[in-house]
Amino acid sequence: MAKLIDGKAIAKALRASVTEQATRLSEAGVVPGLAVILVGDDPASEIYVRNKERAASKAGVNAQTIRYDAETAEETLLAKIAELNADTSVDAILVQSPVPGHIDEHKIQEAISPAKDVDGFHPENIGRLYANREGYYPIANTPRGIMTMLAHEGVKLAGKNVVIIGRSILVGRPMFALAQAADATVSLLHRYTPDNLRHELLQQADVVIVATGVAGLVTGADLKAGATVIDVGINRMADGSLVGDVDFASAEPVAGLITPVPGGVGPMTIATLLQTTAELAALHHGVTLEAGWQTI
Ligand SMILES: NC(=O)C1=CN([C@@H]2O[C@H](COP(=O)(O)OP(=O)(O)OC[C@H]3O[C@@H](n4cnc5c(N)ncnc54)[C@H](OP(=O)(O)O)[C@@H]3O)[C@@H](O)[C@H]2O)C=CC1
Ligand SMILES: Nc1nc(=O)c2c([nH]1)NC[C@@H]1CN(c3ccc(C(=O)N[C@@H](CCC(=O)O)C(=O)O)cc3)C=[N+]21
Ligand SMILES: [Mg+2]
Repeated sequence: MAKLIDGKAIAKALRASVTEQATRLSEAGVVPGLAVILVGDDPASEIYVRNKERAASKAGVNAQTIRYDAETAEETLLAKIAELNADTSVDAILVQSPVPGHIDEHKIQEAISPAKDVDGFHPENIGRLYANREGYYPIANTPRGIMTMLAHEGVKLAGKNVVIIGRSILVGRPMFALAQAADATVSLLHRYTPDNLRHELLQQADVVIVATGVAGLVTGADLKAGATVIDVGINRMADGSLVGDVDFASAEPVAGLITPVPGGVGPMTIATLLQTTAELAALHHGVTLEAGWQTI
């Protein structure tokens, strides 16, 4: 049976380190500020936003959630973003995705100051990541949290065969860039990857990262024995239960290491969001933090 990666426990330790950093910052008169914008009343987003608020206040991060109804005009959001860009008490800005269809998501992503772009969605930050630039810039928190998790478990990516399924700007694409920067050979699969090709690539994969929103897409029969399996998917079943994109029951006996859902990647995303917020605050206020958990 695979060893379970306890994302909840690793996230707890990471949040403790962020709390220490927030204490260090407060000694310098700085409170890390995070603004979350939520447009519409997507029930899943509501859960994440509530989790973020709770975790932020416990870690000493001042989080504010700004709610808009689903019909809100694009210019109203752009005006709020301009206001937050200029507000020195705000270090990090996150617009919860998805946004309603009448709003141009790319315009929103480019409106957020690259220095406050805690999701790493601004083309400037994406460009830095893809070019593997040195120096500090924000990187999407889910893939960054996965890198932290792998480092914590002693999983090295150099020379490994990594398969990522899903190519969103939130997860798959930045994960591709990070794994490649860590000297893995990386395949990025998506909707148009034929099933047989997906199966063949998975058979050879040392590390598998799945982020599609398709419950049960990857099964134990797809996996190489001993593979590390990272399940990003969050799927709410009819009975109210939460499952990932990996069929856990069949995958667990084959995998070497596997993340559960819930309790795997999700808590790491939130802890990493707080970590990035504290780092941006330190940068904006000229405070030097100890490297701590910063592996990337
Ligand atoms: N645990 C966490 O912290 C987080 C969890 N999530 C969850 O992860 C999942 C993915 O999120 P996100 O990346 O935002 O989703 P998106 O819907 O933006 O992207 C899904 C990706 O999966 C691909 N895909 C869809 N169906 C298939 C299929 N049958 N075979 C192969 N690839 C497929 C799509 O391909 P194509 O590009 O061709 O359309 C697309 O690239 C969701 O369940 C989401 O809730 C997301 C963020 C954080
Ligand atoms: N701009 C933006 N940035 C994001 O990072 C972003 C986003 N939009 N839109 C939605 C996705 C999804 N996401 C999750 C965060 C936490 C959990 C999480 O805490 N999960 C827990 C429990 C979840 C539950 O109980 O529902 C777990 O997996 O154990 C899940 C998913 C961030 N996202
Ligand atoms: Mg501040």
